[in-house]
Amino acid sequence: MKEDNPMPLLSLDGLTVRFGAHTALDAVDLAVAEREIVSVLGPSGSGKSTLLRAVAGLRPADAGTVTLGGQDQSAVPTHRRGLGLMFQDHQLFPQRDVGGNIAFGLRTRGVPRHAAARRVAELLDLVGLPDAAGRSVGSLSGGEQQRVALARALAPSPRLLMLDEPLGQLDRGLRERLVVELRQLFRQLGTTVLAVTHDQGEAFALADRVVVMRAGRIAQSGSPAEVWQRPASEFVARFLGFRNVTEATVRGGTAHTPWGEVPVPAGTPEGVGQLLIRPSGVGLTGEGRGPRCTVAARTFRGERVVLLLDPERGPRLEASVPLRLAPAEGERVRLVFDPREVVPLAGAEPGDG
Ligand SMILES: Nc1ncnc2c1ncn2[C@@H]1O[C@H](COP(=O)(O)OP(=O)(O)OP(=O)(O)O)[C@@H](O)[C@H]1O
Repeated sequence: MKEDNPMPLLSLDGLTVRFGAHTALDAVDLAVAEREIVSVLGPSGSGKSTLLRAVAGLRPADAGTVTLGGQDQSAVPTHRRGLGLMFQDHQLFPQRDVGGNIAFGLRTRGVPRHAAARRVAELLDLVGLPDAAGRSVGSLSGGEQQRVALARALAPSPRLLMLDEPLGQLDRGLRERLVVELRQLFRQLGTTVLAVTHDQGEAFALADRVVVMRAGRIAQSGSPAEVWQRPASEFVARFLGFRNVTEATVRGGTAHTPWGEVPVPAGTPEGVGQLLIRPSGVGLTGEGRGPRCTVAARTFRGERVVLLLDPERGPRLEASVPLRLAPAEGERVRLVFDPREVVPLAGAEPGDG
């Protein structure tokens, strides 16, 4: 899929990287606009890190191009691409203090000592660690180290900031807080960001646009809400953790599924196809004529409860209901499906099977 963007800061055209016979990136097209925050998600081995490395010039492309600010980067070495890199294997220098770490990229670019010191103080303020310049790296907590690494990557005002698992080492509570701060910070600075993360929640919370990769290709690209509400394919739906995916035959506004008849939204293509029933579209009632099922398990998720249901026929279903409406484990209920939460999925993609 080619994306139309009049003035992308970064554009990848047919970018291909091979390791021997294995194609890690397979003709990827992607455009990232100025000030856009893009998160790349995908299963292990789908090519996320290879994508970042190719953009950074740490891995040469076997075919295709990386264009930054309108210029082909094929002959441009990493340190001349104007990138900020925050990669897991680019750890802080333990022998330098915090200020020395942040100033490193500035000093190597010939920024005078006093100007570098001013910039270090500014960045430490920005990442919420004022007065930390003289501290040793070893005395910092994991979260503080991540902030310093971020300050170091931002110090030379890169035109594109690339993050590989930026919050990878941290515990969940801290990640959830930091990701909100990061987004605010990038917005405030107008930074263009390309980030790779394993953590779905993090990717969706951080990004303006989520790119889901599969086997070296882009399986879907869209706003977090679009991708979450309308996964493009069975692969994306399952990758996002949705369970209620099935083959169904649609006729006259109704899908015939292993769970019985399910109403579908207007415009759903007729015939055999894949359907996703989002968990919030599986409603429960005590009466009616809907399919019967038993509550097999329930998990609290704040204001909602996620239920696993064993229907009398068809595979196990997942439902998400408000806490006050959640039946107990073992209770028998009837199902009502909400067509607004039923999503037709695209058919098999290249590489399936
Ligand atoms: N240096 C290398 N030599 C050989 N194969 C490699 C090399 N680097 C990556 N690969 C292969 O290329 C594919 C893509 O790897 P990549 O690291 O980009 O995936 P990823 O999506 O970042 O995975 P993860 O989430 O596990 O980090 C994988 O099959 C991997 O084994």
